[in-house]
Amino acid sequence: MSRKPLMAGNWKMNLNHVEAVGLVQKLAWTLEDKKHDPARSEVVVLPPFTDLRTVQTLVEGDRLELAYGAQDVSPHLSGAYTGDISADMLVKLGCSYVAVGHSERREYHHETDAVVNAKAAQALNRGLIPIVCVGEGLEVRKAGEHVPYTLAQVAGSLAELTADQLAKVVIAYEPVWAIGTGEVATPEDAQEVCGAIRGWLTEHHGQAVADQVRVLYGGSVKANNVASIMDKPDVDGALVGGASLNVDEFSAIARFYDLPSL
Ligand SMILES: O=C(CO)COP(=O)(O)O
Repeated sequence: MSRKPLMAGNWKMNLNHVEAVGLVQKLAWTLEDKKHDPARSEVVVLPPFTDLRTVQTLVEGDRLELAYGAQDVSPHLSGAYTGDISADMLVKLGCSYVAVGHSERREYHHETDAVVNAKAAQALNRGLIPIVCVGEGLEVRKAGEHVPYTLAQVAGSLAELTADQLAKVVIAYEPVWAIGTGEVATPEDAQEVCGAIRGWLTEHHGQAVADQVRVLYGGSVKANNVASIMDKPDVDGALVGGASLNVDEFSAIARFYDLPSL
Protein backbone atom coordinates (compact mmCIF):
# COMPACT_ATOMS: atom_id res chain seq x y z
CA MET A 1 0.00 0.00 0.00
CA SER A 2 1.42 3.34 -0.95
CA ARG A 3 -0.71 6.38 -1.35
CA LYS A 4 1.11 9.50 -2.46
CA PRO A 5 -0.17 12.39 -0.32
CA LEU A 6 -1.86 15.23 -2.15
CA MET A 7 -1.88 18.90 -1.17
CA ALA A 8 -4.43 20.78 -3.23
CA GLY A 9 -5.24 24.49 -3.26
CA ASN A 10 -8.79 25.42 -4.21
CA TRP A 11 -8.66 29.08 -5.18
CA LYS A 12 -12.45 29.33 -5.52
CA MET A 13 -13.56 32.56 -7.27
CA ASN A 14 -10.58 34.64 -6.18
CA LEU A 15 -7.68 36.59 -7.69
CA ASN A 16 -7.55 38.49 -10.94
CA HIS A 17 -5.60 37.02 -13.82
CA VAL A 18 -2.37 38.88 -13.08
CA GLU A 19 -2.51 37.78 -9.44
CA ALA A 20 -3.17 34.19 -10.53
CA VAL A 21 -0.12 34.17 -12.78
CA GLY A 22 1.98 35.65 -9.99
CA LEU A 23 0.79 33.08 -7.47
CA VAL A 24 1.57 30.09 -9.70
CA GLN A 25 5.03 31.43 -10.49
CA LYS A 26 5.86 32.25 -6.87
CA LEU A 27 4.53 28.92 -5.66
CA ALA A 28 6.54 26.93 -8.19
CA TRP A 29 9.63 29.01 -7.48
CA THR A 30 9.28 28.57 -3.71
CA LEU A 31 8.81 24.80 -3.99
CA GLU A 32 11.87 24.57 -6.19
CA ASP A 33 13.93 26.84 -3.96
CA LYS A 34 12.99 24.82 -0.86
CA LYS A 35 13.66 21.60 -2.75
CA HIS A 36 10.17 20.17 -2.52
CA ASP A 37 10.36 16.44 -3.26
CA PRO A 38 7.63 15.51 -5.77
CA ALA A 39 8.27 11.84 -5.00
CA ARG A 40 6.96 12.37 -1.47
CA SER A 41 3.80 14.38 -2.19
CA GLU A 42 1.90 15.91 -5.04
CA VAL A 43 1.01 19.60 -5.14
CA VAL A 44 -2.04 20.69 -7.09
CA VAL A 45 -3.74 24.04 -7.70
CA LEU A 46 -7.34 24.50 -8.77
CA PRO A 47 -7.63 28.00 -10.28
CA PRO A 48 -10.77 29.45 -11.90
CA PHE A 49 -11.45 28.25 -15.46
CA THR A 50 -10.31 31.57 -16.90
CA ASP A 51 -6.76 31.11 -15.59
CA LEU A 52 -6.22 27.57 -16.84
CA ARG A 53 -4.78 28.34 -20.27
CA THR A 54 -2.13 30.60 -18.76
CA VAL A 55 -1.37 28.13 -15.98
CA GLN A 56 -0.87 25.51 -18.68
CA THR A 57 1.56 27.76 -20.55
CA LEU A 58 3.56 28.41 -17.38
CA VAL A 59 3.63 24.81 -16.20
CA GLU A 60 4.47 23.33 -19.59
CA GLY A 61 6.76 26.13 -20.75
CA ASP A 62 8.82 26.23 -17.59
CA ARG A 63 8.41 22.52 -16.78
CA LEU A 64 7.06 23.34 -13.32
CA GLU A 65 6.55 20.50 -10.83
CA LEU A 66 2.96 21.46 -10.31
CA ALA A 67 -0.25 19.72 -11.28
CA TYR A 68 -3.45 21.67 -11.74
CA GLY A 69 -7.11 21.25 -12.40
CA ALA A 70 -10.52 22.86 -12.37
CA GLN A 71 -13.11 23.45 -9.67
CA ASP A 72 -15.99 21.88 -11.56
CA VAL A 73 -16.83 19.97 -14.75
CA SER A 74 -19.95 19.32 -16.78
CA PRO A 75 -21.72 16.00 -16.27
CA HIS A 76 -22.24 15.98 -20.06
CA LEU A 77 -19.82 15.04 -22.82
CA SER A 78 -20.57 17.93 -25.21
CA GLY A 79 -23.47 19.77 -26.80
CA ALA A 80 -26.13 22.32 -25.89
CA TYR A 81 -25.20 22.98 -22.25
CA THR A 82 -24.70 26.72 -22.07
CA GLY A 83 -22.05 27.72 -19.57
CA ASP A 84 -20.75 24.20 -18.97
CA ILE A 85 -17.11 23.19 -19.42
CA SER A 86 -16.50 19.61 -20.52
CA ALA A 87 -13.93 17.14 -19.25
CA ASP A 88 -12.39 17.04 -22.75
CA MET A 89 -11.89 20.81 -22.65
CA LEU A 90 -10.08 20.49 -19.32
CA VAL A 91 -7.90 17.68 -20.62
CA LYS A 92 -6.90 19.88 -23.58
CA LEU A 93 -5.85 22.52 -21.06
CA GLY A 94 -3.52 20.02 -19.42
CA CYS A 95 -5.63 19.55 -16.29
CA SER A 96 -5.13 16.34 -14.36
CA TYR A 97 -7.64 16.96 -11.55
CA VAL A 98 -11.11 18.39 -11.10
CA ALA A 99 -13.06 19.05 -7.90
CA VAL A 100 -16.64 17.81 -7.98
CA GLY A 101 -19.42 18.22 -5.44
CA HIS A 102 -17.81 20.95 -3.38
CA SER A 103 -20.23 21.96 -0.62
CA GLU A 104 -20.48 25.44 -2.17
CA ARG A 105 -21.76 23.86 -5.39
CA ARG A 106 -24.04 21.48 -3.53
CA GLU A 107 -25.49 24.44 -1.63
CA TYR A 108 -25.63 27.27 -4.18
CA HIS A 109 -26.16 25.18 -7.32
CA HIS A 110 -28.29 22.46 -5.74
CA GLU A 111 -26.01 19.69 -6.92
CA THR A 112 -27.26 16.31 -5.78
CA ASP A 113 -25.18 13.18 -5.23
CA ALA A 114 -26.46 11.92 -8.59
CA VAL A 115 -25.12 15.01 -10.37
CA VAL A 116 -21.81 14.73 -8.52
CA ASN A 117 -21.66 11.06 -9.50
CA ALA A 118 -22.25 11.94 -13.17
CA LYS A 119 -19.49 14.57 -13.03
CA ALA A 120 -17.04 12.16 -11.39
CA ALA A 121 -17.83 9.51 -14.01
CA GLN A 122 -17.41 12.01 -16.85
CA ALA A 123 -14.06 13.13 -15.45
CA LEU A 124 -12.77 9.57 -15.11
CA ASN A 125 -14.01 8.55 -18.54
CA ARG A 126 -11.94 11.33 -20.12
CA GLY A 127 -8.82 10.79 -18.01
CA LEU A 128 -9.21 13.35 -15.21
CA ILE A 129 -8.98 12.49 -11.53
CA PRO A 130 -12.02 13.76 -9.64
CA ILE A 131 -11.61 15.15 -6.14
CA VAL A 132 -15.04 14.25 -4.79
CA CYS A 133 -16.01 16.54 -1.91
CA VAL A 134 -18.26 15.43 0.94
CA GLY A 135 -18.98 16.63 4.45
CA GLU A 136 -21.71 17.54 6.89
CA GLY A 137 -23.12 20.88 8.00
CA LEU A 138 -23.27 22.11 11.57
CA GLU A 139 -26.76 20.80 12.33
CA VAL A 140 -25.80 17.29 11.28
CA ARG A 141 -22.61 17.48 13.32
CA LYS A 142 -24.52 18.69 16.40
CA ALA A 143 -26.94 15.79 16.00
CA GLY A 144 -23.99 13.38 15.98
CA GLU A 145 -24.98 12.13 12.51
CA HIS A 146 -21.82 13.21 10.68
CA VAL A 147 -20.48 9.73 9.92
CA PRO A 148 -23.63 8.19 8.40
CA TYR A 149 -24.43 11.47 6.61
CA THR A 150 -21.00 11.68 5.01
CA LEU A 151 -20.93 7.99 4.10
CA ALA A 152 -24.33 8.36 2.39
CA GLN A 153 -22.85 11.23 0.34
CA VAL A 154 -19.84 9.07 -0.55
CA ALA A 155 -22.10 6.18 -1.59
CA GLY A 156 -24.32 8.43 -3.71
CA SER A 157 -21.47 10.37 -5.29
CA LEU A 158 -19.51 7.27 -6.31
CA ALA A 159 -22.43 4.97 -7.10
CA GLU A 160 -21.87 4.33 -10.79
CA LEU A 161 -18.09 3.93 -10.80
CA THR A 162 -16.21 0.71 -11.54
CA ALA A 163 -13.60 -0.66 -9.13
CA ASP A 164 -10.82 0.49 -11.49
CA GLN A 165 -12.27 3.99 -11.57
CA LEU A 166 -12.83 4.10 -7.83
CA ALA A 167 -9.19 3.33 -7.10
CA LYS A 168 -8.20 6.56 -8.88
CA VAL A 169 -10.67 8.80 -7.09
CA VAL A 170 -9.65 11.32 -4.44
CA ILE A 171 -12.22 11.97 -1.70
CA ALA A 172 -12.08 15.22 0.25
CA TYR A 173 -13.81 15.29 3.61
CA GLU A 174 -14.71 18.93 4.19
CA PRO A 175 -17.08 19.55 7.09
CA VAL A 176 -19.07 22.60 6.03
CA TRP A 177 -18.83 24.21 9.47
CA ALA A 178 -15.02 24.26 9.14
CA ILE A 179 -14.87 25.87 5.69
CA GLY A 180 -13.69 29.47 5.73
CA THR A 181 -14.63 29.80 9.40
CA GLY A 182 -11.24 29.35 11.02
CA GLU A 183 -12.86 26.55 13.00
CA VAL A 184 -10.72 23.59 12.04
CA ALA A 185 -11.84 20.07 12.87
CA THR A 186 -9.71 18.39 15.50
CA PRO A 187 -7.31 15.74 14.19
CA GLU A 188 -9.57 13.17 15.89
CA ASP A 189 -12.65 14.57 14.08
CA ALA A 190 -10.83 14.34 10.75
CA GLN A 191 -9.59 10.81 11.45
CA GLU A 192 -13.03 9.63 12.59
CA VAL A 193 -14.67 10.50 9.28
CA CYS A 194 -11.71 9.80 6.97
CA GLY A 195 -11.30 6.43 8.67
CA ALA A 196 -15.02 5.71 8.26
CA ILE A 197 -14.75 6.56 4.56
CA ARG A 198 -11.90 4.08 4.17
CA GLY A 199 -13.86 1.50 6.13
CA TRP A 200 -16.82 2.02 3.82
CA LEU A 201 -14.57 1.59 0.77
CA THR A 202 -13.13 -1.62 2.22
CA GLU A 203 -16.55 -2.99 3.00
CA HIS A 204 -18.10 -2.18 -0.38
CA HIS A 205 -15.18 -2.32 -2.79
CA GLY A 206 -12.46 -4.36 -1.08
CA GLN A 207 -9.15 -3.69 0.57
CA ALA A 208 -7.21 -3.09 -2.65
CA VAL A 209 -9.43 -0.19 -3.67
CA ALA A 210 -9.60 1.23 -0.14
CA ASP A 211 -5.80 1.18 0.11
CA GLN A 212 -5.42 3.24 -3.06
CA VAL A 213 -8.03 5.95 -2.60
CA ARG A 214 -6.60 9.14 -1.19
CA VAL A 215 -8.79 10.76 1.44
CA LEU A 216 -8.08 14.44 2.10
CA TYR A 217 -9.23 16.74 4.87
CA GLY A 218 -10.36 20.27 4.08
CA GLY A 219 -11.62 23.13 6.24
CA SER A 220 -9.49 25.96 7.66
CA VAL A 221 -6.21 24.13 7.05
CA LYS A 222 -3.29 26.46 7.73
CA ALA A 223 0.47 26.07 8.00
CA ASN A 224 0.17 26.01 11.79
CA ASN A 225 -2.41 23.23 12.06
CA VAL A 226 -1.57 21.01 9.09
CA ALA A 227 0.87 18.75 10.95
CA SER A 228 -1.48 17.38 13.58
CA ILE A 229 -4.18 16.56 11.02
CA MET A 230 -1.85 14.97 8.44
CA ASP A 231 -0.46 12.83 11.24
CA LYS A 232 -3.64 10.75 11.24
CA PRO A 233 -3.44 7.40 9.42
CA ASP A 234 -6.43 7.85 7.12
CA VAL A 235 -5.73 11.44 6.14
CA ASP A 236 -3.70 11.52 2.92
CA GLY A 237 -3.46 15.23 2.33
CA ALA A 238 -5.40 18.48 2.42
CA LEU A 239 -7.79 20.50 0.30
CA VAL A 240 -6.99 24.09 1.18
CA GLY A 241 -9.10 27.17 0.45
CA GLY A 242 -8.14 30.54 1.94
CA ALA A 243 -4.57 29.59 2.82
CA SER A 244 -3.88 28.47 -0.76
CA LEU A 245 -4.08 32.11 -1.89
CA ASN A 246 -1.03 33.02 0.17
CA VAL A 247 2.23 31.70 -1.23
CA ASP A 248 4.02 31.45 2.12
CA GLU A 249 1.14 29.64 3.80
CA PHE A 250 0.44 27.27 0.94
CA SER A 251 4.06 26.43 0.18
CA ALA A 252 4.56 25.59 3.87
CA ILE A 253 1.47 23.33 3.76
CA ALA A 254 2.54 21.81 0.44
CA ARG A 255 5.97 20.97 1.81
CA PHE A 256 4.62 19.18 4.87
CA TYR A 257 5.59 15.72 3.63
CA ASP A 258 9.12 16.73 2.62
CA LEU A 259 11.96 15.56 4.79
CA PRO A 260 13.13 18.30 7.14
CA SER A 261 16.15 19.96 5.54
CA LEU A 262 19.44 19.04 7.12
O1 LIG B 1 -13.47 24.70 0.95
C1 LIG B 1 -12.29 24.52 1.17
C2 LIG B 1 -11.41 23.91 0.17
O2 LIG B 1 -12.14 23.36 -0.88
C3 LIG B 1 -11.70 24.90 2.48
O3 LIG B 1 -11.67 26.28 2.54
P1 LIG B 1 -10.85 27.02 3.72
O4 LIG B 1 -9.47 26.38 3.74
O5 LIG B 1 -10.83 28.45 3.34
O6 LIG B 1 -11.59 26.73 5.00
